[in-house]
Amino acid sequence: MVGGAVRDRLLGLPAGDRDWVVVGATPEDMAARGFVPVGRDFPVFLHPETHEEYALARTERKSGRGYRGFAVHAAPEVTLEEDLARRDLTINAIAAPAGWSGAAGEVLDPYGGVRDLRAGVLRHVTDAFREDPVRILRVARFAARFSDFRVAPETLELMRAMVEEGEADHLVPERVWQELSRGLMEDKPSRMFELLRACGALAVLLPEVDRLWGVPQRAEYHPEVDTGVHVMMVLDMAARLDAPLAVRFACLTHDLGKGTTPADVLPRHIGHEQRSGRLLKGLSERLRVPNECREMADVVAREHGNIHRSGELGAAALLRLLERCDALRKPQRFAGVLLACECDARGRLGFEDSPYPQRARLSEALQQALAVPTAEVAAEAAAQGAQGAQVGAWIRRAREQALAAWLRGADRSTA
Ligand SMILES: Nc1ccn([C@@H]2O[C@H](COP(=O)(O)OP(=O)(O)OP(=O)(O)O)[C@@H](O)[C@H]2O)c(=O)n1
Ligand SMILES: [Mg+2]
Repeated sequence: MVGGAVRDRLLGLPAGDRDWVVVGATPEDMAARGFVPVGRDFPVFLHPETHEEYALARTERKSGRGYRGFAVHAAPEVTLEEDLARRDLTINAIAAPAGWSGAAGEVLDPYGGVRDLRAGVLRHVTDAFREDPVRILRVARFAARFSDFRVAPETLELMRAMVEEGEADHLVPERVWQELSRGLMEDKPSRMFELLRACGALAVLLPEVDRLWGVPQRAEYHPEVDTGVHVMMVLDMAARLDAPLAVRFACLTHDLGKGTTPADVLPRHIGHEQRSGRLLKGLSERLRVPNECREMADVVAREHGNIHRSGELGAAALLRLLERCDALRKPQRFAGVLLACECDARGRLGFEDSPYPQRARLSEALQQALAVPTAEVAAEAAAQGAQGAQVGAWIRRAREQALAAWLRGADRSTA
């Protein structure tokens, strides 16, 4: 058994997928035992019953640039040590026998993985690390997951050298998104971006995000001042509040427009919401971001300022805000939008534990608007001779009246 299953068990974490390495066998041996081949590029098989992954021990040599340039050598002669040598991190290059008791003494660990696990170090195994540029993203993602681990200086140096040599330029969008989205879901997503920034990969993969560091915001609203720092605080707040992926992606991208604010208007960011929307579109197309994430992020980018200030709005403006967010048709998504806005407000230095009443209030406003009996209003409108779009106008008016009545009630209860 190799990889994450061994690592996580040694850490005392719950078991995930188990991966196996097979030494001394050919693909024909595997097929004869009923294993089903699944690897397109590598000799990997699924166990006929458990469906766990069994890979023939292999070495990989790089034959070209980017993700696809591998020359794979799998043969019965390849040893377990050789297979472990081509893996990414020492903590992922520990092998345990089938039927392992979990004791650290029983593992095969030629590269000091147990020592690094105990010391909390993410360290590459050998120079073979270079052969797969996705590993740059993996290290960053593991840093977000094991947030008390540090990256060995020689590993960061290697990552830097790889980026310098252009290795991050050829990553396929699907792999980038896969790793980014997984890293966003870890406990401390900011660490992933910190590392990608430190090795130069962020400027290549997400220049719109990289640009946010060094951009000031007004200190009275943003005591942390730096926009990059703020966005990282927002992301970590999203993790703290257990937000789903689409919300975390919206947190990452909500302020992209601040990166292109003209220098002469800084530290103010007039109109950044519209610029965020445009930059988000480009980024999402480039990385083929799933629609659910894009749509959530688009609403948050455009409306977060209006949502923060929604306490000042009257009934008509409140209804327009709900409509612009498409909240009446997508209440579930609107709940996510509000959560992202809370993360934005609390992702500021000194505001981490401040209340964000806008969230509960707008969610209540939406309930009020949704409670309007549209069928009854439409029937009443028709009875009065309204047709087509006029019926819609009746419904809007009824919703606005419902919001106005609710606002009056809310005023009385706070007075
Ligand atoms: N680009 C990669 C991907 C995987 N591996 C190796 O393959 C193992 C299994 O990969 P994967 O399941 O993707 O990662 P895990 O380490 O198991 O982590 P997770 O908990 O995220 O599954 C890793 O531990 C590592 O040894 C690698 O060296 N380089
Ligand atoms: Mg795994």
